[in-house]
Amino acid sequence: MSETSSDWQRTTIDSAQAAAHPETAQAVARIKALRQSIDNIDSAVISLLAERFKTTSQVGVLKANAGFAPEDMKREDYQIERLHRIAIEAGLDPEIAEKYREFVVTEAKKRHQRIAEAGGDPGVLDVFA
Ligand SMILES: C=C(O[C@@H]1C=C(C(=O)O)C=C[C@H]1O)C(=O)O
Repeated sequence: MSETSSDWQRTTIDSAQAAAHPETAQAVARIKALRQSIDNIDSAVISLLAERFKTTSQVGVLKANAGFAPEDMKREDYQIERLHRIAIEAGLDPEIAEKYREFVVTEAKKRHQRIAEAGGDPGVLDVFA
C-alpha cells in the first residue's frame, strides 16, 4: 500500500518505523534519548507530588486539631504571585504554573476536609496522601 502524507502524519515512532525509513533514523534516535529524559522528569514529578501531598496532609491534621479551616486564601494569594514570578523566570508559561497550583491546592484542600471530618485522623486517607 502506498503511503500518503496523511498516513505519514499518523505514524508513531518505533523501531520498525526507523528500520523502514533509514532517513529518519537520526530523528528516531534523538527522540528516544529525549523520551528517556521525559520519563526521568515524570518520575521526579510524581515523587515530588507524593512528598507534597504527604506534607500538606500533615498541615491538614494540624489545622483540623487546631480548629483552622482547610482553605487559607492569604497563603494561596502569596503562592499565586510567587509561582507566576518563578514560572516567568524559568521560561514557563505562567498559565501552566497556575493550572498546576490550582490542581494541587484543590486536591490538598479536599484531603484537609476529609481529615477534618474524621476529627483530625489522617488514617482516613489510607495509603494515599
Ligand atoms: C496546605 C495548606 O492548606 C491549603 C492548601 C494549600 C496548598 O496545597 O499549598 C495552600 C493553602 C491552603 O488553602 C496551607 O494552609 O498551608
